[in-house]
Amino acid sequence: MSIGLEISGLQVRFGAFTAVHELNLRIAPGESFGLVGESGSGKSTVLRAICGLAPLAAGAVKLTGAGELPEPGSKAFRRAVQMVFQDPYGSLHPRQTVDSMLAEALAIHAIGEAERRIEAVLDAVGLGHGFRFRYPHQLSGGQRQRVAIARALILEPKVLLLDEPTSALDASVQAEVLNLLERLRAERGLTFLMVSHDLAVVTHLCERLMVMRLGREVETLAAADLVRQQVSADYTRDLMRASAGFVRSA
Ligand SMILES: Nc1ncnc2c1ncn2[C@@H]1O[C@H](COP(=O)(O)OP(=O)(O)OP(=O)(O)O)[C@@H](O)[C@H]1O
Repeated sequence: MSIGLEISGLQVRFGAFTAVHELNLRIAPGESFGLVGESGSGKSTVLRAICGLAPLAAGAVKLTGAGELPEPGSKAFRRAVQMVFQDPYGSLHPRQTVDSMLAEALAIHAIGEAERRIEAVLDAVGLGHGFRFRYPHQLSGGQRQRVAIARALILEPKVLLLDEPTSALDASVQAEVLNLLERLRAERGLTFLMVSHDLAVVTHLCERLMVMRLGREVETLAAADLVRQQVSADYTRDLMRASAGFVRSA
């Protein structure tokens, strides 16, 4: 069963600087939601705050849906909510094989049947078993991102936090990884919260999105409305103009 995510009054401070101001966000179970905005607007900080990597100065994060739901800060929450980073070269350990990275993720969460799960997850992300004993430098950028997705997926999460998951990739590889993510979401009933500076990527993968600026919400709208250029805020129009190829003239 899918699980949703709710953020209320989220505030994140780094010393005297407030990176995120009282942000509210509700993502339905199984929904794919995007966060867009210029560099420094606080998008990555929101993802990091959700999974406990950035401190909450105020506000709350909770999972929503039927049944018993893991509490933020618990081991079950850290398993249910997985993050995939932009730069798979930076996020994969250079001296660890794909096999040992995946086995380590299972060991941390005391999940058994490593052999079966590792083979199954490599199949799921479209990498054959031949990739199992390779090191990151023996993989292409797209293959590395598939490994990063596999490492998140092997824990059978409910929510994926995707931080610019395809921006380090060539356009054709980017499309393959986006299609993979879309298929995995449909097959597994995953909920996505994706950060991207690329409006074409966000509108391809997400149903709704929030435009952020200087740590605040500018507006939240359906991806289809952004494509139809039905937006309310001037800032969103500026962002559309700045996103190469998204609108030719506005
Ligand atoms: N650990 C930190 N310590 C101090 N300031 C930070 C820290 N992390 C982020 N910031 C600041 O918080 C603000 C928001 O950063 P964040 O990375 O969330 O923006 P972003 O919208 O994801 O940008 P980009 O698209 O460039 O990744 C920036 O001004 C950044 O310098």
